[in-house]
Amino acid sequence: MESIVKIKDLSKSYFNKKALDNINLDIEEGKIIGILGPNGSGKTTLLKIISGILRQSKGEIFIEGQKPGPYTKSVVSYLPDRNYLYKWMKIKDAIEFFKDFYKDFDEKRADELLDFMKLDKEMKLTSLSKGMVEKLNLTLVLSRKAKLYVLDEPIAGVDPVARDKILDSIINSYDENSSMIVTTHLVRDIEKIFNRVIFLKSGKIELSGDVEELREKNQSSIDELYKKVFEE
Ligand SMILES: Nc1ncnc2c1ncn2[C@@H]1O[C@H](COP(=O)(O)OP(=O)(O)OP(=O)(O)O)[C@@H](O)[C@H]1O
Repeated sequence: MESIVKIKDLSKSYFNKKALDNINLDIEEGKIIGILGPNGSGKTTLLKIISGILRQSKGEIFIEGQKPGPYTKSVVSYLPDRNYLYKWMKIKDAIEFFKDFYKDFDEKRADELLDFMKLDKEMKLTSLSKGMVEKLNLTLVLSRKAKLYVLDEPIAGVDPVARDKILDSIINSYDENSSMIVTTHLVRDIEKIFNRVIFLKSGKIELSGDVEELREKNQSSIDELYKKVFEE
């Protein structure tokens, strides 16, 4: 199977702080990968490098065989962990903004997702709750026909019932030729969608593997395994 992401001996330092330490990683087509780790373990830094927003200090990264740049940005759909839309916008303006910006934006898919998320196009962004903002951001990011979706803490602010529905929509809205990388602290809620997980500890890969194999080998859920690995 073809690799969408290839990372070789990659490190990232902020001044004298090492945020990522010699990461090696291959992500194949058609997979959903969970990047799991405590606060400050380097998850967001890794996602930003994959999305072409930050540059590594050492090592190499290839997305579909290319170094991060305009091409890779055009095939990677990134959901940052901070809001990046303008306050004056209504939901329909945010949709237009994305449509203008990304050639691969699928308006029909956006309409379906908005409906599913129970969001009205006339709503002002300033009137949305935190969970509703997350749902909108997810709608925007998943409405692109991207090769790689990169989601940083996608549903932390969404209530548990809606969470399950949104996870289903995430699974349904990506196809076999694309892959998805998701960071989360909500391991128990989200582990069902992962094919593979990577545990990051102080910028290093502590453990990585196929979810089914890890569950079988350790006779535990990924959530239980996570707690074991990160117990002080
Ligand atoms: N702009 C920055 N300048 C300096 N240090 C930074 C910067 N961004 C992150 N760091 C440091 O790099 C390390 C990794 O941070 P990162 O945000 O990647 O972690 P994370 O796993 O995403 O954390 P969280 O789960 O809390 O979001 C942390 O020690 C953090 O303090």
